Amino acid sequence: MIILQELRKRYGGREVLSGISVTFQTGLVHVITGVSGSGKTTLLQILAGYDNPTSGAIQMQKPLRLEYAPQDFLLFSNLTVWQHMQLKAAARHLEGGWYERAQRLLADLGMASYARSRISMLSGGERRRIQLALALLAPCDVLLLDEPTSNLDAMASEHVWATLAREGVGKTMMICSHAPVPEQFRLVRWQLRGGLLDGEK
Ligand SMILES: Nc1ncnc2c1ncn2[C@@H]1O[C@H](COP(=O)(O)OP(=O)(O)OP(=O)(O)O)[C@@H](O)[C@H]1O
Repeated sequence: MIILQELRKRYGGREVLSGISVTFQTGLVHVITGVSGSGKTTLLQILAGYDNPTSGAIQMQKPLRLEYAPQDFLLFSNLTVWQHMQLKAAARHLEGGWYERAQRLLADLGMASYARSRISMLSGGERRRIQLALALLAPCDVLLLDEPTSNLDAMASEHVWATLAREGVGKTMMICSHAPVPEQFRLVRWQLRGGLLDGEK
């Protein structure tokens, strides 16, 4: 369970999050929608620990391992896909055997033949899938995914949802997405509006 208490975020004079108090139940897929600029990315970044709220608190019942796939690409253009996997494995202290998992993730996401490609050679949709493979490489409890299927065609999107359906078992997911999220997940829908987060009525 992740509990937000009166979470606020201001940028200069502008309040983007206006005192959000909600509970995200574990093991469910929380889909967060809202118009462009409503604060979806801001909320995910605060949950991921990439940014601080202006005030308010985030409570977790126990320490949770979070992985974040941001909307903007946090990738090194001169490194290859496989070098990114190696960096991630080192950062998360993954034991031997992670490379089979990395290979499988790349294959599942339709990216097996790109392991030796430099990031600079990849399209936006290909980078999106690498970002996702990196988020999925290490074990985690919570997946924070910002627009996981943006820049993707229908087939690549299907690869992503199928991979998330398999890899996400037992995990809590928070997904910001302008594209529909398939009904196969146990979905909870939220809408960010006027700085507040409403559950779907
Ligand atoms: N670092 C920042 N400094 C100042 N303003 C910011 C900063 N980051 C975001 N904002 C502003 O906060 C608001 C919310 O941005 P955010 O990226 O969270 O929206 P979003 O709902 O994810 O939008 P989109 O659907 O377009 O990705 C926007 O008006 C944006 O300009």
